[in-house]
Amino acid sequence: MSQLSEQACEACSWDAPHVTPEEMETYRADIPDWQIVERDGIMQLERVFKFRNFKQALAFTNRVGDIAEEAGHHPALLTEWGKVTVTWWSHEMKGLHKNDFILAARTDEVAQ
Ligand SMILES: C[C@H](O)[C@H](O)[C@H]1CNC2=NC(N)=NC(=O)C2=N1
Repeated sequence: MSQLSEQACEACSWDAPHVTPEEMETYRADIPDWQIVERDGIMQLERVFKFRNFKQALAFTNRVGDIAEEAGHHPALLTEWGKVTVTWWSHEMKGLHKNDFILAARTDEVAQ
């Protein structure tokens, strides 16, 4: 199995399968710096990235935007001076899909 970030995203829909707890644990090994949070009953992946200033935070934000557009799957992004909070979940199915773990891994790759 290729590295998580290299795997293809599926077109997700409202009835796509949520990740199972076992899958979640497997995928989490590839993205150890991400937290799993629950908001309004919706499981989400979240990580705060730190930067030296706002300009670098904004540049990273745009890089994440590019990978989201490429995948057709989009995060919530909070861009502040010196930090960006990235939150991935699958909106239509109101939960976590494998896509979210793939894109979290890709997010780590564009953080460098
Ligand atoms: C029409 C468009 O493709 C859909 O609304 C996509 C856009 N990006 C998306 N991103 C995320 N995270 N979840 C979705 O359900 C989703 N749906």
